[in-house]
Amino acid sequence: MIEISHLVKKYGDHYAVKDLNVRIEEGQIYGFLGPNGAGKSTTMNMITGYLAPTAGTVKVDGFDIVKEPEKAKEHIGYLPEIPPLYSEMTVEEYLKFAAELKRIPGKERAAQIEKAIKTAQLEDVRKRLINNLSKGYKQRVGLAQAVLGDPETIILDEPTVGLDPRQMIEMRELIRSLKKDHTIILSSHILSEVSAVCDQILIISKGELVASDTPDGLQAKLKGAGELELCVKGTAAQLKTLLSNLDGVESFTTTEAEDGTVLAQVSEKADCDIREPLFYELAENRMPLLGMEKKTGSLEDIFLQLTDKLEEETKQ
Ligand SMILES: Nc1ncnc2c1ncn2[C@@H]1O[C@H](COP(=O)(O)OP(=O)(O)OP(=O)(O)O)[C@@H](O)[C@H]1O
Repeated sequence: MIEISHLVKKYGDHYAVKDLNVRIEEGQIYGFLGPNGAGKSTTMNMITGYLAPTAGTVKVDGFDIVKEPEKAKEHIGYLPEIPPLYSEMTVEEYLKFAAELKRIPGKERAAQIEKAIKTAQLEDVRKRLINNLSKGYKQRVGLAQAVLGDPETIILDEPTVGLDPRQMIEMRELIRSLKKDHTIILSSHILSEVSAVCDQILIISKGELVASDTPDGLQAKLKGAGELELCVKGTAAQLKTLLSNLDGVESFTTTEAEDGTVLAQVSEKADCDIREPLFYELAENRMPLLGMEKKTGSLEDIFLQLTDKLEEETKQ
């Protein structure tokens, strides 16, 4: 388990990470999602002890990453955005070297290396020079290094960046397969990737956590805040009066058609579902409802909404 409490990283006056509080539970895949510059790499680097926080703490299975770095690091495997591979070594040589650096006891090393090679599916290229491997295989070598020593938590910074679509799919499958033995934290700016692979999504924007939920939960949260498309018999003026007085309406636009109907786009306030009261209100005002369609927000919308909201707030 990883506990991130009031974590802050400042560069001069600029907050790269601002008061981050997250609890990472075992056996799940967590995705840090955010646009470029949101603070994902900075957070990963602080969790893994590569960067000292300005304030706050990270505890890995109870060990403070700053005060007891060696003990804490035993519990995490890290694949940075640019894995530090030695291109003139073969895959096996590199993993031997990484096992020594990780201080895996001599008698366990060979077995651990075999396990890592198997997990990252590197059997076919184990004797090849890293320099001659494709980007996809290089990334897998980085992953093998991260799983060496069987740490409880594996942290992957943008693990599919620069991979072609096929390599991306293979990498995602590999990550999913790690879940049975490890807790995974990965960062990505690709929403579809995070929603396809992760159990929990943490949306980070301008160094702040703006949402934390399951992919379904995030979608459900904003269910009420969708858009309604209406087609009503009556005039735009009548409908405007009615919508203006209805609770839960955030904003609307109306367009009067020549056939005596009026079309409207209605935005609902968050956590509101106005369909029922709207139906009865229209009936009471003798305005027949000819059509009503609810457009729920996609995860893409939610992401944009949350990150844009913060952008606007910081501009004010
Ligand atoms: N060494 C540094 N000195 C000054 N500012 C920095 C430094 N490292 C990062 N930053 C700033 O901190 C913020 C967060 O950067 P970070 O690299 O963590 O974002 P990110 O979400 O990982 O983005 P990306 O996907 O582009 O890597 C950015 O505004 C960045 O410019």
